[in-house]
Amino acid sequence: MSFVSVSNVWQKYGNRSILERVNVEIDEGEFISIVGASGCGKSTFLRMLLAQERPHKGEISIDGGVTAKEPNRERGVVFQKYSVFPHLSVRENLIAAESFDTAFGRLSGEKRKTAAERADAMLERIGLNHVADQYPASLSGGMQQRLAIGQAMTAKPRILLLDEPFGALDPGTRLQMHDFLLELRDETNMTVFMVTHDLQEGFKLGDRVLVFDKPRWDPHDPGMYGATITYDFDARDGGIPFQLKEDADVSA
Ligand SMILES: Nc1ncnc2c1ncn2[C@@H]1O[C@H](COP(=O)(O)OP(=O)(O)OP(=O)(O)O)[C@@H](O)[C@H]1O
Repeated sequence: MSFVSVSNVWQKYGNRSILERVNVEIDEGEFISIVGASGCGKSTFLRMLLAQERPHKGEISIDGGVTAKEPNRERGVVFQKYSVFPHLSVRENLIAAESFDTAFGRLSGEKRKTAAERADAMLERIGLNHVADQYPASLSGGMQQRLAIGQAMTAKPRILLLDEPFGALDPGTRLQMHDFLLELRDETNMTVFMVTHDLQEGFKLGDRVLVFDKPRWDPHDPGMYGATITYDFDARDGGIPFQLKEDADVSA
């Protein structure tokens, strides 16, 4: 049985259809890249996976369970907007990510010490150890984004949801974060859903690339029909989509 099962999911806001007939089965540990035109419902799909909102129709089941009614710590997310706590230092932001599931959100004694050590190891990996005691407002946009990624990864969710996580990063840092994400995923067997506008990135990191698009379009009423998954590419073979592999076979 698949780990994440999305069956005939529809979503609409008011009378505007956003998504329709979305069906997909995902195995545990798969890395799913999601691409599609702006506004076609990719973030909406992530929010439904996170159980931040319920589908208008259809079911999303995770590990055989029924659709969750609210977010739980099995899932994590890097929001498009920075999701760090402004009143906590960089190090405290990472420690906080470990304490989400404790009563009152606090860690004490030995647990806090271990969490602080892990936070320092994470700071090293995301290249923010030199600003550990600063507050997020004093960091550049890219640094804040790295902190948000580190925070989501610290929580080590079974499912990691990333919404354009590397958008604000310079090319060098982006490549570093790619390596880091792949290492972390190998260590934890996390299932990852990542929305990106960069196709190359989608194919490089993903095992599969899902394309969201509207198969039906009413020019008089753009909100009439929703988007669905129109392509499901296997990206494991060096990131070559099926069509190109077929072309190569024909010309060989
Ligand atoms: N809570 C909401 N209420 C009403 N409309 C919404 C709501 N959330 C999203 N929308 C609309 O639904 C559509 C899909 O939004 P969504 O953010 O999922 O698209 P997206 O594919 O992630 O876009 P982008 O690539 O630009 O981030 C948009 O037209 C958006 O304005």
